[in-house]
Formats: sequence, C-alpha cells, structure tokens
Amino acid sequence: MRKFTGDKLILASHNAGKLREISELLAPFGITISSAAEHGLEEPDETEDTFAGNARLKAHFAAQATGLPALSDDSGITVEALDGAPGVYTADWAETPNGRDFPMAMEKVWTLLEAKRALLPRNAAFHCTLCLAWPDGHDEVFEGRVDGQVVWPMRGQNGFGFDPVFLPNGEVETFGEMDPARKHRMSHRTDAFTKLVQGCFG
Ligand SMILES: O=c1nc[nH]c2c1ncn2[C@H]1C[C@H](O)[C@@H](COP(=O)(O)OP(=O)(O)OP(=O)(O)O)O1
Ligand SMILES: [Mg+2]
Repeated sequence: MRKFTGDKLILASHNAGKLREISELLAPFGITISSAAEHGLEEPDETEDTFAGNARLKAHFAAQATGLPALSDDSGITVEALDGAPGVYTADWAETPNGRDFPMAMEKVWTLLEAKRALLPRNAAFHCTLCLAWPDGHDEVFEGRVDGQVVWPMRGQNGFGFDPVFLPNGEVETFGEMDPARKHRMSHRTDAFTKLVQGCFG
C-alpha cells in the first residue's frame, strides 16, 4: 500500500456536496486541496459499470492532467427490491436536459417500488468508492457503505442527492434531516475515508 507523502491533493469531483464532505474529512490532515474545477478540468465520461471502475477513471484523469495526486469518489444508492438499481447510475437517473433533478430521481425510485408493491422496509445502501491516484499511474481504492431504507416522502434540506429519502438503520432522521456532523459519523463516505486514512495516511 502506497502512503500519501505530499502536501497537495486534487479532489477529482464536480459535485459540490461531495467536495464539502471530503474537504471536512480531510481538514485534520493539513493538506492543501483544490478541486478539479479549480484546475479547469472537464468531467470525464463515466464509462465503467462499477463504482471502482469509475472512481479509478476519474482519479487518473485528474492526476494525469495536473501532475498531482488526485482523490475521486464514485458513489450511489442501491435499492434491494430494484435489484440494486440505480447503483452506479444514480446520478444518471437525475439527468434532464436542464441539469440534474434529484427530487425527480427519488420519485422515480419510489414509484417503481410502489408499482412492485415492494415489502417494507425498502432496504437500500449508499456505497462510496474512493480512489487515490498518483501521476505515475499507481492507485489505491477503498470501498464504504451504509445500510438503511428508502422512505417517502422526502424529508430534510441538509445534504445532497438522495439524502432526503435515505433513513440509515437505527436512526430516526434521514440523511437530509440529520446534522452534517451526524451523517459523517456513519456515512458510506466516512467508511471509505477511514479505510483510506488507515491505508495511505497511517
Ligand atoms: O452522500 C450522499 N448523499 C446523497 N446522495 C449521494 C451521496 N453520495 C452519492 N450520492 C448520489 C448522488 C450523486 O450524484 C450520485 C453519485 O454519482 P457520481 O457520478 O459518483 O457523482 P457526481 O457525478 O455527482 O460527481 P463526480 O462524479 O464529479 O464526483 O449518487
Ligand atoms: Mg459523476
């Protein structure tokens, strides 16, 4: 396992919610971070069909373009009664000609579950794969998850993406209602990040 020894890191994501959360997780490490957008990087096409494949593609793209180590995040929600959909395609389900519409995507998931008369609870998990890639082509990959259920209607204005319909196991608030610090204590992103820290920052 390669250690991260530098002091600069590119966050290879264009998602404001992820950038906020990953910056908070990285804050204790005193690393100077900058986003792909700050380096004028385009979003690469996410052509792989796994979280790890897309995470590697995004991190290597940014590391090659900048000559600096880059950290990417590929994530999504899998719903058991939908055979794991939307999964790797979570962001795609929100795409419209005018940009992403997550309320529409969440409603689509709930409508499909209703049409199937899926049993309650409607089990689901958030997954996060982090990839740290270096400009010489080396990378390290870490996977995290949090289990819970999809609930309806949407609840809460915190977070981003599918947070308003995700109720983690053992909690009474959705990720959308929860204080961000509480989401950090249990999230898929934190789970993967803890493994990254053990592997590369230890
Ligand atoms: O903590 C989360 N809370 C709520 N929703 C979440 C979360 N984590 C991922 N998600 C959903 C929304 C996101 O749009 C999609 C991932 O898609 P994904 O391609 O990995 O990210 P993205 O295109 O938004 O940003 P980018 O690829 O530039 O990092 O899954
Ligand atoms: Mg993406």
